[in-house]
Amino acid sequence: MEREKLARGIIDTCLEMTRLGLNQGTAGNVSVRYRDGMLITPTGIPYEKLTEQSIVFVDAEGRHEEGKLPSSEWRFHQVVYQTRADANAVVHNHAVNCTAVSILNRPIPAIHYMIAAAGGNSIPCAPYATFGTRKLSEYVAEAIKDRKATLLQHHGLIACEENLDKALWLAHEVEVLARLYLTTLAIVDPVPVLDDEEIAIVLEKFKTYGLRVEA
Ligand SMILES: C[C@H](O)[C@@H](O)[C@@H](O)C(=O)COP(=O)(O)O
Ligand SMILES: [Zn+2]
Repeated sequence: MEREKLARGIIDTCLEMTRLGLNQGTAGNVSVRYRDGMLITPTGIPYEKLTEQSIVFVDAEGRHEEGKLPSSEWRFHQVVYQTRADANAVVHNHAVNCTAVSILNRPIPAIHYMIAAAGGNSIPCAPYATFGTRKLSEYVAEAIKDRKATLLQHHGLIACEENLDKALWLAHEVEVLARLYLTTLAIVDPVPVLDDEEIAIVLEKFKTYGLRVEA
């Protein structure tokens, strides 16, 4: 797909992320894999102000085009593409329920079979490191290697998928799971979970189930 179309897709994803209540202010960022690097949102610019020309190309060495500043989190977007060959889009946000679970420093366990949408029986929680740092990207690399989503301790969520629509869909799904987890945690801790055998069955069924209808 050509650059302008991908850039439009990034902006639409950002705006939809806000419309869904998954983000606020200039928090969050979105990227797509492009050539040997990625196209990514600029740092610190409100989504409503973005144009296709605002989206920044960052190459495989982390060099960005002149005159534009990429998201402060370009490093963790880069490690997601390096770690997961199946990822072509990455969404990061500070969704309230995901962030609340991340403050508890817990993974989301298998409280609902939809946990398998992220590729396994839990959504991990990557340890805290300052935003934008290499350390944070190292923690993300470890957390994301066998999952399509991870919480970031005291920070938020990252979700990746084969395209932007699916990455946003997954980010929303994880926020629903986080909300379910917090709701049940208020009543009982530990919350009962599905066993690994059941999650393996669901993972198998998801291979052929239309998680979302393609347009
Ligand atoms: C301080 C930043 O908001 C940080 O939380 C970062 O992770 C973020 O979400 C947005 O940063 P950018 O505007 O640099 O993408
Ligand atoms: Zn953030």
